[in-house]
Formats: sequence, structure tokens, C-alpha cells
Amino acid sequence: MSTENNERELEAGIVTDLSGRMTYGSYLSLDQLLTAQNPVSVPEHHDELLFIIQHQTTELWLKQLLHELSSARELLASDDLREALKRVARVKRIQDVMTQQWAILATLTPTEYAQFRGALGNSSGFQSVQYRAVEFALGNKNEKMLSVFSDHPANLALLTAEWHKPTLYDEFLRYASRRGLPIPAEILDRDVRLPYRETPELVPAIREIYQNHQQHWDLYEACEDLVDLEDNFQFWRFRHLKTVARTIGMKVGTGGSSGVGFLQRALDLTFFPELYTVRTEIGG
Ligand code: HEM
Ligand SMILES: N[C@@H](CC(=O)c1ccccc1NC=O)C(=O)O
Repeated sequence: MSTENNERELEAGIVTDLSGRMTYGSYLSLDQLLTAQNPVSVPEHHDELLFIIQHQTTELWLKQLLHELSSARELLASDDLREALKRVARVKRIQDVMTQQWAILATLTPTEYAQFRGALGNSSGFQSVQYRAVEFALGNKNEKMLSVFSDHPANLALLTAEWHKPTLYDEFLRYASRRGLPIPAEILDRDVRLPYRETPELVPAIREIYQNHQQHWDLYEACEDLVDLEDNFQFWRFRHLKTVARTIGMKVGTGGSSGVGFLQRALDLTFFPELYTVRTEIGG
């Protein structure tokens, strides 16, 4: 039922004198957050704010992903699979939003982007330390990536620390071993600074989980959650690649790469190879 003057009365209990109190803005540090968008195009291009906010919102979600993935690894290390999978469930929802938001940047046409791309210099998402830390946490370790951050000690320290940590898959397979699954020693003792490489000797243990899933239901569920997580990561990479193709075509990237071709090769990478290999064998 609409009101006569189409105005909502403020209830008597609503706090309006907030002097000296924590407010929405102070709790969320909005003064810092909402003044952190600094376009470099001159004159400022209308679409550069979108370009900045698209990246900054992605970086905030990447921060949350790292928070959840770190917790999931610690929970697995302490044999708490259920709570670890709750963290992974949240990671999957965040990934969905990160991938869906590419639709917003798809409103940036190549003509519009070309009008401010030149102002970006050599800056590139390739220099996203949080994205790289998430890739490391999931298993795509690459020592050569550390050099990208040599001019930023805090970022170098963050990524170097992540480089030395067991990945989510390392912690899951160590947990599965403690549950009695035949996880090869070469995996349990691997140098976690190296990219995770497919180990055929692991497939029988994964096949055991899938073929006797009633006996290993929670591990079976965990494997499917990890496959969801990897699929989602690839969906994000693919939407990024399609956005690149529609905005710069086959141009060389500002970060110096060949562009689309370089990004395409990331789609050939896998975090949890044996979870996919086993599918070829299931059902004979
Ligand atoms: C107009 C939109 C975009 C274009 C044209 C674009 C283009 C590129 C290109 C060409 C690369 C390869 C490195 C280089 O030479 O620069 C790259 C890498 C990357 N970009 Fe973007 N990008 C766009 C939007 C975004 C957004 C919104 C994000 C969100 C954070 C992002 C994150 C990344 C990341 C993480 C990499 C490294 C990927 C990898 O190592 O495989 N990009 N981008
Ligand atoms: N590499 C992009 C430039 C770009 O998209 C970008 C520039 C600054 C900050 C983040 C970016 N996003 C991905 O690389 C390009 O070649 O156009």
C-alpha cells in the first residue's frame, strides 16, 4: 500500500547522532576505499573508472579466496575435512561471481578501450600478486613468477611464502594418506615449490575413492569439490581470454606477452590432474 506523499517515515528508534561512534563508513574504511580509484587517462576517459573498479573488485575477491584457501589447507592439515569443504564451497561461490562479472567489462568496446589503453604503460594483470598467490596455492607454482615482484618487497615476500607452502591438493592428498588411501610417497614427500605434476601412480588411489565411493563418501565429495574448483578457475581464465580477444584482438599485451596466445596456454594447465585422468578409467 503506497503512502500519500510517497515518503517513508524515519522510525523513532533509528540512530542519527553518530558523533564519536563507529559508522558504516568508518567500519568499512570507505574514505580510503572510495578514493582509491585514480584514472590516468588525460582527459579522463568515461570508461576508465569501470576498468579500475572491475580490477579492484576482482582483487578484493582474490583476497577473500586466499583467506578461504589458507583456512581450508590448515583445516585439512588438522584432519577437519568437513570444515575444509565448507571453505571450498564458499570459494566456488566467489568464483561464480568473479566469472559472472566479466559481463560488465564486456560492455567496454575496443574503440573505447583503445582511447585509454596507451595510458596504462606496461601495467598488466600479469603483475597481480594475489592472482599468482591463488595459482600457487592451487598448485601452479612457477619460481620464475617471483621475479615480477622483485621491486615490491611486500609482494615478493607474500608470493615467496606461498611458493614454499603445500598446496590445497598437497594437503588433501596428505589427509587421504592419513585416512589409509595408497598415496605414493613421491607425492607426500614432493618439493612443494615445484609445479604439481601428474603422477600416474596416484590414479589407483583416486579410482578406489570413485569406485568404492560408499566407503569413502566424504573423500569422494571432496574430489568432486576440487574438480568444481578447477573447472571454475578455467571458466574465469576463459572469460578473461574472450574479453581480451574482444577488446584487443591479437595485439601484444601491455605486460609484454603475445596476448591471447599466451593466455590460451594457461588453459592447458591443470591443478588436480589425476582427478580428471580417473574419469577416463571409470566404467572401463
Ligand atoms: C580490457 C580488459 C583486459 C585486457 C585487454 C587484458 C589483457 C591481458 C593480457 C594481454 C594479458 C597477458 C599479459 C600481458 O601481456 O599484459 C593479461 C594477463 C592477465 N590479466 Fe588481463 N586483461 C583485461 C582485464 C583483466 C581484468 C579485469 C583482470 C582482473 C584482475 C585481469 C587480470 C589478469 C591476470 C591475472 C593476468 C595474468 C594471467 C596469466 O598469467 O595467465 N585482466 N591480461
Ligand atoms: N594487459 C592489458 C592491459 C590491462 O588489461 C591491464 C592494465 C592495467 C591493469 C590491469 C590490466 N588487466 C589485465 O592485464 C592489455 O594488454 O591491454
